[in-house]
Amino acid sequence: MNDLKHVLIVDDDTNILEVLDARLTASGFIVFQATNGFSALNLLEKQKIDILVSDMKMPEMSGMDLLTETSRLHPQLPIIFLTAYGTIPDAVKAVRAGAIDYIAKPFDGKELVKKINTILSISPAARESNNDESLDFVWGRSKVMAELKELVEKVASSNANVLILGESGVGKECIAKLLHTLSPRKDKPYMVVDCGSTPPGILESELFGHLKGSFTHAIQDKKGLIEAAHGGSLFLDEIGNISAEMQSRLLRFLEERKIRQVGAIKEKEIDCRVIAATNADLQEAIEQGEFRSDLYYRLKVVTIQIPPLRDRREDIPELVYHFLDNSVRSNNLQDIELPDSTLSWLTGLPWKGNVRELRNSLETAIILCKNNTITPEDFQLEIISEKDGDKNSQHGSAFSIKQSEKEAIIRALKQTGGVKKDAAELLGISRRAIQYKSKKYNIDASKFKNQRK
Ligand SMILES: Nc1ncnc2c1ncn2[C@@H]1O[C@H](COP(=O)(O)OP(=O)(O)OP(=O)(O)O)[C@@H](O)[C@H]1O
Repeated sequence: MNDLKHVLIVDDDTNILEVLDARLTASGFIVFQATNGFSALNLLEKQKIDILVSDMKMPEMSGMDLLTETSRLHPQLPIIFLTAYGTIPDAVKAVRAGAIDYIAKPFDGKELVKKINTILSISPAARESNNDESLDFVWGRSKVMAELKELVEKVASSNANVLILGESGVGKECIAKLLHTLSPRKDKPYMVVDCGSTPPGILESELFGHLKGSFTHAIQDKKGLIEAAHGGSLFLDEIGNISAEMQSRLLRFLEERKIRQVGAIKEKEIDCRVIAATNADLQEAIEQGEFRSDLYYRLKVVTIQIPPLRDRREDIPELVYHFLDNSVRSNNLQDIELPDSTLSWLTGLPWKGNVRELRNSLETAIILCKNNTITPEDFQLEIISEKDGDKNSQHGSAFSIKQSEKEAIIRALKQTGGVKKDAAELLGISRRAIQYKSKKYNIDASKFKNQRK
C-alpha cells in the first residue's frame, strides 16, 4: 500500500525509540529512527517523511534547534515534541515557534497515535491557517495599540521596508510576522534571521549563501536566507548588532536588490520585503559611529515603535486571559481561576521583560497554583522582588516576599520530586539561585524525593 504514512522518531534514548517504533508500527505507520538531530536532518533529505516526533532535550542539537532547521528546510513538515514533566513552558515555546503539538512523557501511546492521525488528516494549508498568527496576537485596549494596529494593517499591503523598534519582549517579532501574514506575500516564504546571535562570519553565508569550496567548511552549495525569502518577506531581527562589514553588504543588497553568494561571480536578483527589528537605540549607535546612517534610512522607510507594556497597562488583562486560556486549552487543564485581586496586582507590576515576561510568569503560576486558583504567590520570584523595588507601582505589596519565595520553592521541589535543577527551571531561576535559596530557607530537597505531584 502506498498510503502508509512515514513517521520519523528522534530521541537520544534508544529504549524510547524502540517503544515508540513498536507502538507506531503496530498502528500501521512506517517508522524511521534517529538518535540525534543531525541524523534526523540527514534522513529527511533522503526519505519522504510525513511527520516528525522528536524529544525536546537532546545533547548536541536540541529539539528547538531541530525545529528551526526543519522549519527552514522542510517548512510543511509537522512536528510533535515529546517533553519531560515540568517543561511545559519549553513545549509551549516550541508550539509557538512552529511545532504542531507536544505530548508529555511518560507518554500514552494511544494519545500519540491519535494526535498523529489527526494532524495527518489535516491538509498543510489548513494546518497553516490554524497557526494563524493574527489570531494569536492581542491588541488590547490601549489607544496606542489601536493606532499601531491601523498602521500595521496599512503598511502590510505595501512593499516598504519596515523598522520595528521596542524593548525586548514587546512583540516586535510578532508584528513582523503579522506584516507578512497580512500582506499579499503571505503564501510565499517568511524567513527569519537572528542577526544578534549569529556570529559575523556565519551570518554572511546564512544571509547570502555560498558556493561549494568557497571556504574550508563549504562542503556543498548553500542557498542563503535572502534568496530563500524570494517572493516573500525577510525578517532581520536584532539588526543593531551586525558588524560594519555586514552593514555595508546589506546596504548594497537593499539598494540593488541583488545578491552574490560567497565565492560566486554572478549576481542574482531577489524580490523580498525587508522587515528589521531592534531593541537598540540606533540613533545613538549612529552618533557613536557604530551603525551606518545610510542603512538606517534604507531600513526605516516606515518605523513602528512598540511601547513597553508598563506604558500600556490597559492591555494587560486581555493578554493575561489570552495566555491563561491558551495554556489551559493546550495542556488540557481544568479551568483555572484568576481572581480580580491577582489581576490588579499583575496590572501594577513593572514588567521589565514586557509581554514575554508576562507570558512566562503566567505559565509558571499555572503550574504552581493551588486549588486551580492563581494568587500573587504563584508567580516568579524575580517579579516579586522587582515589584518590591518599583516605587511607582500603584499596588502595594500585601504579602511577605520571603514567605512566598519559600513556598514557591517548596512547591516547585514537590512538583519535581526534589530535583533542584528541574525546580530551578520551573521557577525560571538559575541552579545556583535555587541552591542558595534552599540553604537560606532551610529547605531539605531530599524530603520531596518521593512526593512528585
Ligand atoms: N500583543 C501580543 N499578543 C500575544 N502575544 C504577544 C504579544 N506581544 C508579545 N507576545 C508574546 O511575547 C513573546 C515575545 O514577543 P516577541 O518575540 O515578538 O518580542 P520581541 O520584541 O521580538 O523580543 P526580542 O527583542 O527579545 O526578540 C512571544 O512569545 C509573543 O508571542
